[in-house]
Amino acid sequence: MASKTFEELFVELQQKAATGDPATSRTAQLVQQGVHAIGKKVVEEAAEVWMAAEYQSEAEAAEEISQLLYHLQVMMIARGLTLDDVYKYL
Ligand SMILES: N=c1c2ncn([C@@H]3O[C@H](COP(=O)(O)OP(=O)(O)OP(=O)(O)O)[C@@H](O)[C@H]3O)c2ncn1[C@@H]1O[C@H](COP(=O)(O)O)[C@@H](O)[C@H]1O
Repeated sequence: MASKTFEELFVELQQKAATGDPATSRTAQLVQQGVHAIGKKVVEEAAEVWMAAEYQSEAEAAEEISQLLYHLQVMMIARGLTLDDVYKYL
């Protein structure tokens, strides 16, 4: 059972980005570092998704996918985008 939904995570990350301490919140730290640093993480996690999907277990692939989704949400927040800004293209 999921511990949180995609939408619930986004709300949590918006709050972390706005009021979180970069010393204790990964999200606040990444947002402080900016789009360039977040972009590198997105690319890194995307590659890990690819490798896990090809060569690792379902559980490992799922974990890598969750990390990519997390970093995509952080990128959206760093750019001031909302879920609706993205959903309108789905
Ligand atoms: N879902 C995630 C999540 N997924 C991935 N990550 C981060 O992404 C990292 C995984 O990437 P890597 O394997 O590359 O790890 P790493 O090598 O240590 O990363 P680098 O320091 O080298 O960039 C993890 O160590 C976390 O730092 C996440 N960090 C936070 N969350 C969730 O986001 C919420 C807010 O977290 P904080 O902002 O940390 O409070 C909480 O609900 C967390 O569970």
